[in-house]
Amino acid sequence: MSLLNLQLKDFRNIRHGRLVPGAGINLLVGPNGSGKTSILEAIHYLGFGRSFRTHLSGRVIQQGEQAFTLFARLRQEPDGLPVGLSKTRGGDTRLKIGGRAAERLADLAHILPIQLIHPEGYNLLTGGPKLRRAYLDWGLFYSQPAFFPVWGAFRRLLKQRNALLRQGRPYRELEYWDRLLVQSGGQLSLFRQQYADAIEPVIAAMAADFLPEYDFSFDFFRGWDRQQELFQVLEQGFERDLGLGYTQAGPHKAEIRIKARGMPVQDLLSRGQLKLLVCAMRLAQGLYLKQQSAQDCIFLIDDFASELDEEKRGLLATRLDQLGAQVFISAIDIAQLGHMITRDNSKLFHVKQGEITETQECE
Ligand SMILES: Nc1ncnc2c1ncn2[C@@H]1O[C@H](COP(=O)(O)OP(=O)(O)OP(=O)(O)O)[C@@H](O)[C@H]1O
Repeated sequence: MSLLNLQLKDFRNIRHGRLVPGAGINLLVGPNGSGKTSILEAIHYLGFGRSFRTHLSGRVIQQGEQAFTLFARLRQEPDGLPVGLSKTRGGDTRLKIGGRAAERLADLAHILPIQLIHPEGYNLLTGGPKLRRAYLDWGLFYSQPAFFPVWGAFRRLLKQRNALLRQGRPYRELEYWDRLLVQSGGQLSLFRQQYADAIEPVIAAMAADFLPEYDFSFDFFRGWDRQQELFQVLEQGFERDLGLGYTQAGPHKAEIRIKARGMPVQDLLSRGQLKLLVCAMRLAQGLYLKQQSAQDCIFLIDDFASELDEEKRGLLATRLDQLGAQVFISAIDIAQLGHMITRDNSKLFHVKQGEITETQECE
């Protein structure tokens, strides 16, 4: 998927912004605080229904205004698919897809897969398992339509079980729910295991490009003891779960453990190397989605390319080019990004005090 155009209204410092991006690399260049990241954030909002900088939607609404509105036309035959999202300070969300009101942000997320590469992105490796679970789950969400209902059912059942635990209910009252939880948890875990098996070689190949000095190993942990069935784990762990008021083991504890030279990567690699590995993981997810379901991800790259050395920047540009993805890159200085402009469908936008101007076609 790619954007044919994008309009922003009262989003951060952008009162009225419009851009018609190219199908390839789009460079957003401007001084600090001009609004470059806000444009990436707006595209991210359309794809995920939330910002990557704050979980408070009020923060992205322009100060003094009551709501932000985003419109985009997505590339789809015959003449594009219009989508719109607006959110008020009160939290009311309005979503339109193809001119019709839509209820679920997930419906837009399905048709607008996005990969974000940004300076704090190395959290994917240094942060908690939740982030790596989310990596797997988003990959599945985009590539397997049957995954989302299973994921939703598991979350509801787990919430229900934890509520019963907090109320101190006896095991017999949980048994029925545990059966359902085991059923959806088993399906969820199978989805993740299959996805992890499939994506790992793609990540490994991509990582070999960016970090050829390491061999990475990936170990998917499903969230409970390998020797035991989930039902047994829930039954045997009941007393402890009751004491804690939550379920200790299960698919909600799943994780991918990544190692190199026998050590967890977060303990071995430098900050820059962690960023490169995350970059490889995002590219791998985009490539896998393209191979599996002929869908293109939009890549949002915030202030990142400027942190790479020339060789790695060139490599990133080549891989993005091979993917044929639409890319939005923010940078302060165009001089650092010469290597990123590789396709004749690249465009350059200048951003200044919330104003967006297309300055020239990049050859
Ligand atoms: N809700 C808001 N209303 C109005 N302005 C805001 C709001 N939130 C942030 N801003 C302002 O928007 C401006 C743009 O921020 P943004 O992060 O997009 O800049 P940037 O061009 O990416 O900068 P940098 O290169 O420093 O990362 C900042 O000056 C910020 O103070």
